[in-house]
Amino acid sequence: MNVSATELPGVLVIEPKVFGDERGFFYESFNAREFEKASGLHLQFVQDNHSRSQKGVLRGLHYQVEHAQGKLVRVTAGEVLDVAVDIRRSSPHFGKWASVRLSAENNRQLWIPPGFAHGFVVLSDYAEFLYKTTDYYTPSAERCISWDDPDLNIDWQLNGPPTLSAKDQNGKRLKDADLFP
Ligand SMILES: Cc1cn([C@H]2C[C@H](O)[C@@H](COP(=O)(O)OP(=O)(O)O[C@H]3O[C@@H](C)C(=O)[C@@H](O)[C@H]3O)O2)c(=O)[nH]c1=O
Repeated sequence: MNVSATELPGVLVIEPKVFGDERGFFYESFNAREFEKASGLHLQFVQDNHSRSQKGVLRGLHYQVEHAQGKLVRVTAGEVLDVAVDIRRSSPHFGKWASVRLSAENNRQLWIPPGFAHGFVVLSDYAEFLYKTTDYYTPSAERCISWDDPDLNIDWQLNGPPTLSAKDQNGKRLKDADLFP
């Protein structure tokens, strides 16, 4: 497993060791001991999620004001552009974002710590998106920042308008958002 930094401190790219042979491949998609050794993080995940989306679907930017979730995300079919935004008011990187392409081909994972908003857009015909979270889904604490907030100015690498849920069409700008206590 290889762990590398992104331009956003705390957000990490994880590349598992993939064993390919004539049958296909095998890799450990998560190993707590190896993850801790490589990242220095001792994490306890409580939920595994899986979503499937068509090309051009954008989900985000999501976070929870209570029970903030750290997320270890990956793609097992297709390709997405995954985006993390630092929304901790006290952070020197407040409002800064990092993006990484995750695909079934590159097997990359992204670690997004609690305190960040998260979203992704599907670049392939469809994508299967899997992630582990460090806290439980808490609908009352769920918030959404607008994917196209001009203060963030995220380059989603899109050619046309994305497909959004009703919730994601009503995201707030970061400057108006309800952030962590
Ligand atoms: C996220 C989530 C949703 N749900 C339900 C609620 C709803 O009826 C349905 C779809 O929910 P959503 O529209 O919120 O799903 P989605 O837009 O995929 O939400 C996810 O987006 C990405 C970017 C994240 O970072 C995740 O943390 C999560 O917020 O699934 C759960 O039961 N548990 C969960 O953990």
